[in-house]
Amino acid sequence: MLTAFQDLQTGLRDHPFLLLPICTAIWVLYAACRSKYSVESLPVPPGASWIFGHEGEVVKNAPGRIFREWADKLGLTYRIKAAFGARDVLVLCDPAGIAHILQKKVYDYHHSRVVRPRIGRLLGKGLGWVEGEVEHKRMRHLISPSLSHENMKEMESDVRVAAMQVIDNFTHEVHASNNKKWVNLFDVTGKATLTIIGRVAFLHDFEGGESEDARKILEARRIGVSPAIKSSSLIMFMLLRRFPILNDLPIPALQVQGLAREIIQSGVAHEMIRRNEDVVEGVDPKSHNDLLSRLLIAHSAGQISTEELYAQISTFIITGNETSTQTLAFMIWELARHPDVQERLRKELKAFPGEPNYDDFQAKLPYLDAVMRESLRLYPGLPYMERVATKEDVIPLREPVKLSNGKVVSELPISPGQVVLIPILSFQRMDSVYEDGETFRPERWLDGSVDTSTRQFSGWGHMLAFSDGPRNCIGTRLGLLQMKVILTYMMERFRFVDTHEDVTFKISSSLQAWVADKPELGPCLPVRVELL
Ligand code: HEM
Repeated sequence: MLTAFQDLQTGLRDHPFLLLPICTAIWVLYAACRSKYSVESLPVPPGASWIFGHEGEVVKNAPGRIFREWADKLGLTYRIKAAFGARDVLVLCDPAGIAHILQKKVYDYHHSRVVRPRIGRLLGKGLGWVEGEVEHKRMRHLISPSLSHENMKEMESDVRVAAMQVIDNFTHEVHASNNKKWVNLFDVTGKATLTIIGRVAFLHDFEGGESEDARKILEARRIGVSPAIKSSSLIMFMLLRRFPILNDLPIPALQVQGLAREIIQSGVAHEMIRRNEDVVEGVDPKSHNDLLSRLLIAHSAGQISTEELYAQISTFIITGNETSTQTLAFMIWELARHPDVQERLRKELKAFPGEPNYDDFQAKLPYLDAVMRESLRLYPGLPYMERVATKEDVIPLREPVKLSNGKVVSELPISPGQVVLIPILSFQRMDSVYEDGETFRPERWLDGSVDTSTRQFSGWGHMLAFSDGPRNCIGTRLGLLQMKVILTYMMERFRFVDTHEDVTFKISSSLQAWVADKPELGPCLPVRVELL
């Protein structure tokens, strides 16, 4: 080998003109290998910065907007330049391609090197973090029965009691404010969803969000998402794609993401476990279907480690609270901005005889359902999903794409390590799918105007708000039930009025909102509330 190299060196010294054909041959060989994977030949938006690639544009613009503009110009499948010279990112808005990844090849596409460490920090190494078919199915199998359709019916009265704890407190506050209270909706919805997940999944009373534990957890989440409005933090988040090692360093903007998990794991989780230890004494696991009991029984039988027990507790307290808090707040905010929709919803709920039960919520309140769908369409709790291919694959496309060599393809070969970004928020607002994609118009779900092409997704509402396939949201039923119960009670007692303040949106793993000239408030979605 060494001799061949020396011969080549001597040959090149004696005949330097050979350099050109050799380099050309190497380049052709390299290009042939790369061209097997077509991501490099996909359309790319103009104007990438050489430091931030296109990612600077992504964080500068309102969440989701720029991906939609690029899709309008380039089609449903394109690539963007990543920050700091990391490999180009494949942006996928094509329903067939997304369905392929989420439904068919879900275990070949892991959460990316940026996302997975963040999930570990935020939630713990539980169901949302685990990768690999065997381990994921094991965890899912353990937890699913506690969130089943049947169990949901049994939980219903607990959901009501917990929701009422918060709404009664809130009624007093509005009353004390002379019936014209300015409210940050996240405060109220956060207390309500935390109290519900505590009661139905962990047999724990968060006292309407007023207990010391509850206050600490809610404050920790507020602090955890706050770096999303600082430019320095945004640059740091961009650096993570190129230098994942930063995940292991004590960087404050990253550490605060884990505050709520730490508070739960070192505090309230101990108390929950201690108080319910007797559950495991000689019981039939089938007779205890709440989440905490299932976890404790599995732990005492040696099926899960102590580390996993704590990780699942923090995972479910935070996921049970976070996304529903955001969605519910955005929904009420839109109702305040659309008094006609609010009145129509109130009228439907008032006309319902008695109190709707779980089955009634599924089928007998169509306008409530439409409001819910429209809110989850415009404000999906998780605005982007990011996966990385672990194996070679070929992604099928519904809409063919023209490559830089002029070829039009409807299949995209992918190499391992390719990052795929699915911009849920952008996809769910595209005019090509929803006509007037940016408009809050619940009626679209009742008048048949929603494009049936979205039916490629098998998930709730044929949308991606709860994701799709084997890793879809395991808490969908509870999320929907709690939001419907809370909203029903709120419509009965309060009128929500727009404050016309300038609200801006940012992404901090979930979709967050700030009042533009009041950043000191932290995440905030303001409305004025009047008692009816
Ligand atoms: C409006 C409410 C909710 C929304 C919009 C929502 C959305 C989502 C989405 C998009 C995913 C997929 C994440 C990914 O693959 O990267 C997910 C997964 C998950 N969600 Fe939800 N969620 C909601 C409520 C809940 C609730 C109430 C719980 C707990 C009771 C929960 C627990 C989870 C868990 C544990 C996962 C990971 C599932 C897995 O990987 O197998 N979510 N959720």
